[in-house]
Amino acid sequence: MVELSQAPFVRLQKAPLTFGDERGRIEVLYEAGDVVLKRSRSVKGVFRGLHRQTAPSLQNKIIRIISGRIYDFVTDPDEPDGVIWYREITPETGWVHIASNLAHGFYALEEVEFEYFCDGRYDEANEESYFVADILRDSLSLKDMLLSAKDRSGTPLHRPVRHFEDT
Ligand SMILES: Cc1cn([C@H]2C[C@H](O)[C@@H](COP(=O)(O)OP(=O)(O)O[C@H]3O[C@@H](C)C(=O)[C@@H](O)[C@H]3O)O2)c(=O)[nH]c1=O
Repeated sequence: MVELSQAPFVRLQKAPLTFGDERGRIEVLYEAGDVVLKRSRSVKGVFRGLHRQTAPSLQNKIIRIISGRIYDFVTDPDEPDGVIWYREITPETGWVHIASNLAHGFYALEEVEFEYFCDGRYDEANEESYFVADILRDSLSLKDMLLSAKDRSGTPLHRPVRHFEDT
């Protein structure tokens, strides 16, 4: 029998770190230096965001939906005449890149499993949170928005909401 000094395959089904609240849960599946793979589950109506990390903890995100549907939102808070862009993302959309200068968030149109790879470690001390829920509720007729206490007390950001047409 061959002696193994380490397992040749390690399944990441059991997350080493899990955070749960009334919105659902977050699992940190893998973390090594500045590279993090996470998955979150949200019940229908949850809104997470808008979040952005600032220097020295900039964070590019590569996101996808495993199951369910979301409206995804981004905006550059530094643009004086900026807009909040949104688009629907489903499992068929595939992976989507969110640049580090953008504040990002999503609304769960139904129960969703959201997976994201972060190029840049989590740093709560350098995280900005922007409150846009009222604008989104009015612009897109969203109902039953469930936010964390942190997101409810984010910096209010007032700007137009525009649909992004994929080409
Ligand atoms: C995201 C994250 C959270 N946490 C902890 C902090 C807190 O106790 C708990 C919940 O954190 P949050 O409320 O910030 O989780 P959440 O609202 O899901 O935050 C996420 O929102 C979406 C829109 C993004 O773009 C992500 O980058 C991330 O900011 O999990 C970590 O330890 N590491 C992490 O990477």
